[in-house]
Amino acid sequence: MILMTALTETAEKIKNMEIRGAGKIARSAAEAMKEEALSIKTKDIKEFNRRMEDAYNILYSTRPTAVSLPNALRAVMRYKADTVEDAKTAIAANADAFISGSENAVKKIGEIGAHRIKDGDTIMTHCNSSAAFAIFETAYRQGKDINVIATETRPRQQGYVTVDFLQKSGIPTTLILDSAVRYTMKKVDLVIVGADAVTVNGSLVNKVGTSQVALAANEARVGFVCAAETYKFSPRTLFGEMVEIEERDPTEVLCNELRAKWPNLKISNPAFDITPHKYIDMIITEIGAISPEMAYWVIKDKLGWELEEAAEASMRGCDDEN
Ligand SMILES: O=C(COP(=O)(O)O)[C@H](O)[C@H](O)COP(=O)(O)O
Repeated sequence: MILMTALTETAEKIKNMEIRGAGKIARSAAEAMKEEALSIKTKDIKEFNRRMEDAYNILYSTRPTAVSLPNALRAVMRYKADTVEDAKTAIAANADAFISGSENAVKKIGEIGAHRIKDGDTIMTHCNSSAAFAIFETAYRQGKDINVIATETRPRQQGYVTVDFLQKSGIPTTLILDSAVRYTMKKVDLVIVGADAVTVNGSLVNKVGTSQVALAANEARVGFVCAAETYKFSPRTLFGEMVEIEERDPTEVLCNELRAKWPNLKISNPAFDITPHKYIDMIITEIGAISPEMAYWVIKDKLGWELEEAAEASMRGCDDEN
């Protein structure tokens, strides 16, 4: 029997999606690393470092696509200390800095993104993104009369979470089926979605279906905007790596009863898809509204990554924020 600690509990919640959304996953992982560090009793720094590496690996293996998770873990683990006390202080400070930096980034994205919204706009969103929501909420608080169309987002219905946020904020909301995206696009002025990862060529990895929304927007000449904190940019893609697309359990798509009825049926359940950069008009980050082509600059200059480091991290199996 595995003993449940605060860290394994967080890992379990990320796996089963009680904690979900790239930003929240990253912040919860940073908090769990801090709690783990503070709870370790040993005075032996080697033993402490080993236990922190174990904690890193447990959280790292929970979900593979959101780059914010390894970026948060690396940010917390960036410490050099000779004593356990110093290591604990550094880890706690790193975690706190990551969490407040992340919260401020979402707020800033809200402020920058709200400039893109005009009074009377109808905006479509897909899945549930706190960065996209920050834009809607800021625009609405500024007195803009907006209507947000939220997709249901099968199979986990994250659209219901979006609808719940919007309704609680008083923002006029319309819920549609995923299959109604193209039909509905003619009523839409702008699409705004979040990000699980942005690759070096500016392509977007987000909830499966995002690329179909982007295609429909492109066909209808509707602007497509992505809201992404800079820690969603993937340094390892600088080295030519692909972002792994999570394949989730078939039971999310079809219940066990029907699966038993069709025992030879194969089910594919990719949780994310890739929207090529040519369908993205703008990425709103906390450092400004940029074109997808600037992703290379964000990774290299803002995050400070060189090709050699990306290659090294690729071998270690991690991304990094700075
Ligand atoms: O695709 C999802 C969530 O997928 P899941 O529900 O599978 O985690 C969100 O659009 C991004 O994570 C961005 O969210 P945020 O802006 O909140 O970081």
